[in-house]
This record gives sequence, structure tokens and C-alpha cells, in this order.
Amino acid sequence: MVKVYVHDNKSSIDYRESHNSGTELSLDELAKLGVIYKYCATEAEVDEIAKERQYRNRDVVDIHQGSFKNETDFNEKLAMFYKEHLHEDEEIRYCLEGTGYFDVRDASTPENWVRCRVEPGDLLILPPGIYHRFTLTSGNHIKALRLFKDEPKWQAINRSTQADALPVRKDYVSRINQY
Ligand SMILES: CSCCC(=O)/C(O)=C/O
Ligand SMILES: [Fe+2]
Repeated sequence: MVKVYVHDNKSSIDYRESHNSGTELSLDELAKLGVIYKYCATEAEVDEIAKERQYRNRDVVDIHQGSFKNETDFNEKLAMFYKEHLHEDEEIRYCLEGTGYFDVRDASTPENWVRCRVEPGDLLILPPGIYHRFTLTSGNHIKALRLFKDEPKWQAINRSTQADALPVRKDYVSRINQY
């Protein structure tokens, strides 16, 4: 079951550590950021969500040191996932094995990150336009299903003034401010 809390923002400590500030958030509070959480005991439940939301494609990523040629490539991939970014589409991820952290920006206190620790069975839906990042936990392994509406696509737009000005970002901010 996912655990959601405010990140302690201590950048001197490895980002795969828990960084739990001690302030926990409920799933309702997470939903106010536009992030939907579901527990799916089986992949059949994921199939239902995919069907409802018209997702026709998927792939599996297995992220651990052994999936990369060397440690440098592994670290580069982690650094890429950890760069604050947004997507123009929803991001749906389902944890099959291992654990990971999805950090999303808190709309009301934008300097804060809300950390979601996922484990097997956890499915997260991040809305288009939300700034976020991903990392492994200190367990250094996650196997996850990534759902795509059509062809597999992973286009990250790193945080910048240009990204702030995108319609998808403006739509997200105005939707969140209505809560
Ligand atoms: C556990 S899925 C790998 C990370 C990813 O796909 C993503 O989009 C991060 O933002
Ligand atoms: Fe992403």
C-alpha cells in the first residue's frame, strides 16, 4: 500500500533514502493535487482501468543495476528520472516488483515535494502538467508496468519557464486551484 508524505528536502542525503519529514498525507489530500491512487491486487484490475481510460499499449520496465551495461549508465538513468519534469499526457504506472518513489510538487507550497512510496500492487495516475520525478528506493529495484494510450511514448519536459508557459501546465494549475 502506498505511503504518502512530505519530502524533507535534504539534498545532501542520497535521494534513494526515505526523506520522510514526518508529515503524512491522506489519499484525499493526494487527490487534491490531481494524483489518483488505486490498489490493484491483480493485473486484471489494471486491465479494467486501462480499458475504462482507453489505454491500448503498455510496456514493462525493470530497473536495477543489472539491467544496465555499467554503473555509469545506471546512475545516468536514475539522474534522468530524478530531473523535475512534466508530460503532456497522464502518467500511469503500476508496481509489479520492488519499490520506488514518485515525487510530485505540492501545488499549495511549491517548494515542497510530496513523496509517494510505491510497492507491488500500487497504481498511480499522475495528471498531465504536474511537475514530478522518480527514483528507486535504497532497495535499488523496481519492475513496473507503464501504460500508454497509443504507441509507447516517454517525452519528459524538464522544468523551465517555457514548460511553465505550456497550455498543459496552465490547465493543470488552474484545475488544482479550483479545489
Ligand atoms: C517506475 S516507471 C519509471 C519512471 C517513469 O517511467 C517516469 O515516467 C517517471 O516520471
Ligand atoms: Fe514522468
